[in-house]
Amino acid sequence: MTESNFTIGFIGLGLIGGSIAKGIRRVFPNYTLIGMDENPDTIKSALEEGIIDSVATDCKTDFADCNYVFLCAPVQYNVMYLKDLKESINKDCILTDVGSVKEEIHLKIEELGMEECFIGGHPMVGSEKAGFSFSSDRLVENAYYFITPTKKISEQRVKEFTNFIEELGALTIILDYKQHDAYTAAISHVPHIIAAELVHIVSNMDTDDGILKQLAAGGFKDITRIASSSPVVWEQISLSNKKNIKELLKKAQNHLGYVIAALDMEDREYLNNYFKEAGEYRDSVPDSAVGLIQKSYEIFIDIPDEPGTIATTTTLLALNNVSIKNIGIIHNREFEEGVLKIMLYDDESAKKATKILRDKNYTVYERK
Ligand SMILES: NC(=O)c1ccc[n+]([C@@H]2O[C@H](COP(=O)([O-])OP(=O)(O)OC[C@H]3O[C@@H](n4cnc5c(N)ncnc54)[C@H](O)[C@@H]3O)[C@@H](O)[C@H]2O)c1
Ligand SMILES: O=C(O)C(=O)C[C@]1(C(=O)O)C=C[C@H](O)C=C1
Repeated sequence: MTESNFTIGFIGLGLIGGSIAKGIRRVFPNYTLIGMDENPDTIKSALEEGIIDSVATDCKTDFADCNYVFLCAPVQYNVMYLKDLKESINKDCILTDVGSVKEEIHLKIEELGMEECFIGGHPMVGSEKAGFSFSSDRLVENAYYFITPTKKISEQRVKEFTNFIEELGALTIILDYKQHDAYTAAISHVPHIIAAELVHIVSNMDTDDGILKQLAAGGFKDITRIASSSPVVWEQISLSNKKNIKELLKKAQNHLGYVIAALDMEDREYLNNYFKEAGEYRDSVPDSAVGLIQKSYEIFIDIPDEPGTIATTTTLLALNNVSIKNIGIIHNREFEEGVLKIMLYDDESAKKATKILRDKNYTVYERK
């Protein structure tokens, strides 16, 4: 599909909407993109950067010519738009969303009788940063992308849509919407609440001059990055998936009770197993979404323990036009000493980076 008359509408052009729109602009430069966002600065940037072609101000009329419409506002605002969109979208339009919770929107779609045009979507990727300025045309590349079709949409439309999402580089997984919400409560929503709670523990204990903030080291920072995520996005996710979230939080409450009891009884065996079992499961979690089903484009480099090594390595790759997707030092059982992990965008870049670095006498490992 390269026609310029293929039109895609967006409601919400923040981190996720902006990233998908930028991805579409990169892969299908001739498509027409129409954007709506409550933030005028976002619309201004999206127009100036050539990501959208025009602005929608009224969703009752302005998406009438769209082939696809993406709902990318906070989850409960997405639901609020459905009634007006029902009036306006054409019969061939596929309506989709990127929301982190699926049941509430599916129930509204059923209530409004819009099941023949709706395919729920949710890219399992993101960041604690919000807004268009943090969006990237490659955000969904190599990421899992949940697809939750309704029971009434045709298989052919689902196939067409999943193909489209895969053209953006994502790895689609079709899932029932209830199952989706149970899974994401565990792997995403409860972790966000617990990260926020950990920050509250420290912030409530901190001194007026912020001594704990100064002293907080890697462990605290690693586990609480996501506590900086958008409050409105997470307020809405929490309420929208409250049943699943509450169930898991109650289990966590019980487990913490056992930990307190083990401390009271100085039960070393319980505590040792508690950490051992958590560590074993954590070590088996793949580093990136692609780990399980597709080769990942990662290389690992031995780095001398001296200042400036990371900068030298990244400069070397940049000078040779190799773009880096992600970079970080990792320590795990595979690389006990710690290595620099560099994630590239594709296989060709990974091979090129390996050669450049080996030519400069770096030790580069490829994943076994
Ligand atoms: N942040 C993540 O990591 C992540 C990952 C996957 C999916 N999601 C989902 O993506 C959606 C958007 O989240 P985000 O992270 O892009 O947030 P964001 O804050 O970066 O973007 C939201 C955008 O929607 C706009 N907006 C807010 N209310 C609006 C309204 N009523 N009408 C029109 N525009 C409105 C905001 O101005 C902003 O540009 C949410 O549904 C969220 O659950 C987020
Ligand atoms: O990496 C992050 O910062 C994220 O929070 C991304 C994350 C997640 O919890 O994994 C956040 C919300 C989602 O809907 C999907 C992905």
